[in-house]
Amino acid sequence: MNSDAARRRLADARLYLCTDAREQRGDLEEFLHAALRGGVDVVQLRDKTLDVARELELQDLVARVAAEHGALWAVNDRADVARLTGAPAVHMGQGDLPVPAVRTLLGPEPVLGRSTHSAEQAATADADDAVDYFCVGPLWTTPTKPGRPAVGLDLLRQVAASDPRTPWFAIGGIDVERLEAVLDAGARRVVVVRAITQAPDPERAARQLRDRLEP
Ligand SMILES: Cc1ncc(COP(=O)(O)OP(=O)(O)O)c(N)n1
Ligand SMILES: Cc1ncsc1CCOP(=O)(O)O
Ligand SMILES: [Mg+2]
Repeated sequence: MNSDAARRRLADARLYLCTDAREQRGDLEEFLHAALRGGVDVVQLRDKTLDVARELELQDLVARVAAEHGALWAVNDRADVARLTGAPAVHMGQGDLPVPAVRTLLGPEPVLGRSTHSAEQAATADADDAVDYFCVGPLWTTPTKPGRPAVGLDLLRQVAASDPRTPWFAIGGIDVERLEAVLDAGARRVVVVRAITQAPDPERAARQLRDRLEP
């Protein structure tokens, strides 16, 4: 996927999945196919337990499966892995490489996403031409990101009211029951982990979320 296609895919994206490698279950490929059939638009392998050689192997698998479904895929945290795999997107948190450093290493092509946890960080990300999307959260405390305090729906309302020019996603503790409140607060795009990774039927779980998001 070239960078224009990646940015077009991002513009349409509503449902973003971060998944662990499912090494204990050994079903990453099958799981990804199911989630993507269910309507996931963007997929990211987010697994802090992987050594870099295994991550490189698995990123190739993610790239191949995402391509079969026309989905965008993103590397988390590591510009070296993004460079080596030619990833169309990369995600960096506030504690990861700063945006100019990512662009120095990777150039203008990859879609670059940024985590934000306050109105100031969201405004900074929105004003930065080098940032393609940003995420706001965690809305609720979540075992998937221990130690990171909840920002709450009020921050989401505040960000939505600022009418960002940059695509942005809500993240953290979102599931199908909470989705309505997230949409009411003004988000149009969401990132989930457990709502799909821990679902007994990942395809159905993804579809339930995607059907409630705008086309
Ligand atoms: C799409 C997306 N949004 C947010 C994050 C979180 O990034 P970060 O704050 O750097 O935390 P870690 O994921 O690195 O633990 C993300 N990875 N992806
Ligand atoms: C990576 C990350 N960053 C903020 S919240 C979060 C994890 C969200 O996981 P879940 O959807 O399982 O609550
Ligand atoms: Mg990070």
